[in-house]
Amino acid sequence: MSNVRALIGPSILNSDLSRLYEESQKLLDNGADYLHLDVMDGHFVPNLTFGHPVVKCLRSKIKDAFFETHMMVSKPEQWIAPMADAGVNQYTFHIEPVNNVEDICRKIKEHGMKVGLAIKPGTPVAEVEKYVNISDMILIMTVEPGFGGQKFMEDQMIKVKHLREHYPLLNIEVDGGVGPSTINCCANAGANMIVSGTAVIGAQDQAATIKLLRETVQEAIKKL
Ligand SMILES: O=C(CO)[C@H](O)[C@H](O)COP(=O)(O)O
Ligand SMILES: [Fe+2]
Repeated sequence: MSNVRALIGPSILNSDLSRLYEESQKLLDNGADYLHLDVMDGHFVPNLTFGHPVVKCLRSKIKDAFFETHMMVSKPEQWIAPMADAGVNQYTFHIEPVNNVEDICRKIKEHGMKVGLAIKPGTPVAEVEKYVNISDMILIMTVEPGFGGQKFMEDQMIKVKHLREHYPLLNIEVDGGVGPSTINCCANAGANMIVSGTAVIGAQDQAATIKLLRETVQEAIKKL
């Protein structure tokens, strides 16, 4: 795993979204490696957040940070061009509603973005494993997508372990209920990209929490 890096990407989902720029900048100042932006369409998941116009406004104020959009949408192909135009670096979409995953991956790359592939807790890892070679990252959801602040699903670690065993250099992300009390589990299973929403946003000391998450993953990477 020599080339796999521990990266912490806070989710701003449960922050004060009327202060999206300030909250995002604060996370970056406190050591976030990237921002995980949760996009929901009210169809793939029973919730709504924001879309490319908001991401574009955020990008106009934050020039340098790496933006990942977590696309919890039924038609991921529809938002590739607008998200690229908004300045997104990585377009992570769920494979469940999609007929032709390869096609969407190709379009995302043509638009200059990295590709992330996400699966819900009920989706077998084999469903996404077949696309490992055409993606930049696999996201194993550790809650049902749709809402922040849910309980971490430890049973999803078997998928992370499987991927890490077979793909030592793969970027593996976990998302949902991840924080200081669950990071050991994720790190030991082999996750190296950590999304954390409520635990970071609500922390007394954001910088210390982000540091703890990163150091825990770094330690696990050394052992693996
Ligand atoms: O994709 C998501 C929900 O669908 C969020 O990224 C995730 O829930 C992060 O928030 P928290 O750490 O509070 O669970
Ligand atoms: Fe997310």
